Amino acid sequence: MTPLLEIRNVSHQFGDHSALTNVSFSVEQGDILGIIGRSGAGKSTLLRCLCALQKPTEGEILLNGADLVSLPERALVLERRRIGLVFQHFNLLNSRTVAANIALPLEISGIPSSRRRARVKELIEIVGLEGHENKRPSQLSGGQKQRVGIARALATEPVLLLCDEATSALDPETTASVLDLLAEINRRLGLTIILITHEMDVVRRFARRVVVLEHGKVVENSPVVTLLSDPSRNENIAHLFPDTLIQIPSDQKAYLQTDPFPASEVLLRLGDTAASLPSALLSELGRNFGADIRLLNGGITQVGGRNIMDMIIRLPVFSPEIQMFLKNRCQTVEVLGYVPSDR
Ligand SMILES: Nc1ncnc2c1ncn2[C@@H]1O[C@H](COP(=O)(O)OP(=O)(O)OP(=O)(O)O)[C@@H](O)[C@H]1O
Repeated sequence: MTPLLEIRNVSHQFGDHSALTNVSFSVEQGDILGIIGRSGAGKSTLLRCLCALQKPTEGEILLNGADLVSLPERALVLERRRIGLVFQHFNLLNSRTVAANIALPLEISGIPSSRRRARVKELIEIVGLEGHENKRPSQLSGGQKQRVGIARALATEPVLLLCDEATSALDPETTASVLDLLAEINRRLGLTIILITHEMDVVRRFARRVVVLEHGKVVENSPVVTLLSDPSRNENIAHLFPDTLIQIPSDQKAYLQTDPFPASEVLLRLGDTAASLPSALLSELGRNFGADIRLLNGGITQVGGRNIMDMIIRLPVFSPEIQMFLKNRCQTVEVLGYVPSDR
């Protein structure tokens, strides 16, 4: 299947400074990709190239096969409408109401007012802002403002949502609720999402794949669970994000025991699992052990005819009961990493 977005050998120079060098990766339809890097790594430059606000010095950016770099300006205007943008500081107009902010891209696209009203109503429901339609942005909390920003980005039914540090201005609790909303939008609408961030925690909680940028180059491009479950790769990028990586236990058997293990998140690898989907196993876990258990990330791969499921779950404590439950359902249970409860 052709990827929704394909970045091919993209380089960008500012004078004699290379901001991006030979960047290549692709994004499948319906995926959630995190692009992470330290300050100056090239994230903003890449973002401007991805949303066709800037042409890279070299390379191709194919959206559904159309190269944004070589398209004439008139065609580009139409392609840009297929990419929704969510900003760190929301970029809302306080002179307009919530509903009018969301309607803005529809006005610009020349959608008639009756269709605009119906679409805005739909969008308000998607982002959970019923009752706030007539407020001004200054009357909203940060999280509510970002919901308006997300609704506005969805207005023209984009095929790709690009989020630029969309949670960096928010506190941890609001960050979690905005990430939950984006995950829900990904599930409900099947929308492909790219989230640019400098926070590994956000990637771990939300993205399925991650591209790590360092000095304008891609130094890692893999599923998040693979990155977190491979100690050698983990070490490769540990220096970038020293506080946020899941620690790898030296003897994982020690954690599969009868004592409660003080982890608030665990990265598990389950083998030959009877559950067909991570979400099925998760809802069983939720039903049996409480609502606080959440899947942060997960996916199944086939290795030599066996089903291997890597999943990160958040839980109050990795209790003996949960460990037994998993052992009863899966032939093998490995703890690949964890975040200690006290962090
Ligand atoms: N207009 C410009 N002119 C010259 N150099 C630039 C320009 N914009 C960015 N750069 C340089 O290109 C490199 C990549 O910058 P970029 O803003 O893309 O990084 P970033 O990862 O987004 O950083 P941050 O997280 O701090 O926003 C940096 O070394 C930066 O100094």
